[in-house]
Amino acid sequence: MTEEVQKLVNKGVMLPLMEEFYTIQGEGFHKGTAAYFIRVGGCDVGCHWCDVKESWDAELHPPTPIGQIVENAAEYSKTIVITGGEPLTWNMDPLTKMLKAQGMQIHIETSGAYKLTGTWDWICLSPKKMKLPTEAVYKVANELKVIVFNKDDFRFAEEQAAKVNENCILYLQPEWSKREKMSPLIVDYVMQNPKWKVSLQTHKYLNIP
Ligand SMILES: C[S@@+](CC[C@H](N)C(=O)[O-])C[C@H]1O[C@@H](n2cnc3c(N)ncnc32)[C@H](O)[C@@H]1O
Ligand SMILES: Nc1nc2[nH]cc(C(=O)O)c2c(=O)[nH]1
Ligand code: SF4
Ligand SMILES: [Mg+2]
Repeated sequence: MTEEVQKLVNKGVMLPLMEEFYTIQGEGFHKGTAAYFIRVGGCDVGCHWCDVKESWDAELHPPTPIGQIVENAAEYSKTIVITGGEPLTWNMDPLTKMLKAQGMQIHIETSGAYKLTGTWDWICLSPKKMKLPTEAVYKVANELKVIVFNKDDFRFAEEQAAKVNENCILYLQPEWSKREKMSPLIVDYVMQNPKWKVSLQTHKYLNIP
């Protein structure tokens, strides 16, 4: 990457783009809704069960002008999901400003581990034990989606729920490889603690991206 490109990436005017695809939001509050996904490369949170490890190394994904990203998105949908990698690795102000100017509804999937930038219509916060969210993101998250890999994640979920704002919707989502073991425990937990709801990765059951 040239120094010039690196500068533009640092400003969020170019972003390492891994993939873009039009699909159905599979998870959380907006599951079932058609949306255009923009997957930005780069993440150093390091979840051992991450289902997109190919996203981690930003250098593997071409720095792409945000104008080009927005132009592609506009052809498909008014609902845009920015995911990654960890999108908050980068300054999301320029991209979200440009999407908003096109009248888009913009959602983010984030661990919240880095500074909250960008203007969002919906924030899905999926906190990770290794790198906890910033205080700022707890205040504005619209949904909290805790991944349940083992029993300790119920404790972690309650700890995180105590930190979010009172309007935040609470979800427990089984880690995909542990779904057979953890889903029944999640079902029992939600019946015992009905402030929580179940979230499944429904796109994986539907065999869509
Ligand atoms: C790949 S991450 C990218 C966005 C951001 N880095 C984050 O973790 O929120 C998108 C969503 O998938 C969830 N996820 C990742 N791997 C998963 C797995 N193996 N099983 C269930 N959910 C998973 C994450 O917790 C997050 O909610
Ligand atoms: N269909 C679909 N829904 C999703 N919701 C969150 C996803 C993500 O990887 O951020 C995702 C994804 O990868 N595909
Ligand atoms: S924070 Fe998100 S992208 Fe990063 S390793 Fe964890 S699940 Fe994967
Ligand atoms: Mg995914």
